[in-house]
Amino acid sequence: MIAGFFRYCRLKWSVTALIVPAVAYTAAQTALYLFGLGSFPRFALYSLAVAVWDIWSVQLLLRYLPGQAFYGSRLAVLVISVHAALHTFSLILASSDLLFGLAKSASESLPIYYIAICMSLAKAFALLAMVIEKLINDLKIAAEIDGMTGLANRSSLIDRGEELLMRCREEGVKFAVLFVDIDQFKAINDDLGHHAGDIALKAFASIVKDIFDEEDDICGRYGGEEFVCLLTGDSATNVVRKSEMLRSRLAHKPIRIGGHALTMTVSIGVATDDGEICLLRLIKRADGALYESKNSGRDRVTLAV
Ligand SMILES: Nc1nc2c(ncn2[C@@H]2O[C@H](COP(=O)(O)OP(=O)(O)OP(=O)(O)O)[C@@H](O)[C@H]2O)c(=O)[nH]1
Repeated sequence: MIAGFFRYCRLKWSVTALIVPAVAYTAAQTALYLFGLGSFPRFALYSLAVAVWDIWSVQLLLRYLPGQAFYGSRLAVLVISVHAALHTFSLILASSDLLFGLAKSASESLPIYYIAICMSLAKAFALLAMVIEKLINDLKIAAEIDGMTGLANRSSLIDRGEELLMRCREEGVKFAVLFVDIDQFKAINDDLGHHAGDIALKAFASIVKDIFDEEDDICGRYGGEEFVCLLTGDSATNVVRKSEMLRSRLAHKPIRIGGHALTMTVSIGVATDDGEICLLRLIKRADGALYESKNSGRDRVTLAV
């Protein structure tokens, strides 16, 4: 919501920029509480200010609903809307009293304001819950994703891969491992610099995402310039065909880095599931096939037998 507030006002996000409106809002609220209690029109003014602020907050929340805080943001929208409704209700009461000259003592409206204080606390808890939910989900994503390429990192690839292998075996679905290594990557770093190497890794990852179906297959970064893809439902011939597709796409479509056209080649090892060995041993088998691809001249695919 705070990010939404700053984007809405086209302000640059910073802690000091946040402090000014937060202090102004808290000071105004405190002043109204302290000096407004005995004064009837000030109650109405206070309710009006809170209702406007709440409605604005709700529309900001709805516009910038953070996907990683699904439940927290909806709870916050609900609580803030109830808070706004309560203040709108007391505003209507106050206005009708003013209109008909039936101004009652402020103490008669106090129960509504006690409820409003409880709602303010609920609002704070809902916003806190939203922030915590987002942080937890951000941490979960950061723990599973390789920051450079956006693919799964090694530990999440193995965790998810083991589950996938078990599921495929139970359902009788074919399963294969592709071990992909970019050829002579050190030379790319040495010739064009590490930054260019990073760009090449990202470009490679986006081609991998293009070629393999992200819903059923899992692709991840296994090490520096080594990647592993776990494919389901494909025969050995199909897996080799898909591997060839990746290899030839890279070999025939140079990646543009600055003004430079870089052609990358990859060596690939493929191992298909025989229903007996665990995922790590299957990956090792694919690594053995990759080693053969490297030894026989690179830029090729080898199927482990
Ligand atoms: N830019 C960049 N380079 C990386 C990263 N991770 C690993 N590397 C580099 O990748 C290179 C890997 O080199 P080698 O293991 O010798 O392999 P290679 O040069 O690809 O040679 P072959 O595998 O035999 O074809 C090293 O120079 C690492 O510094 C990274 O995240 N970014």
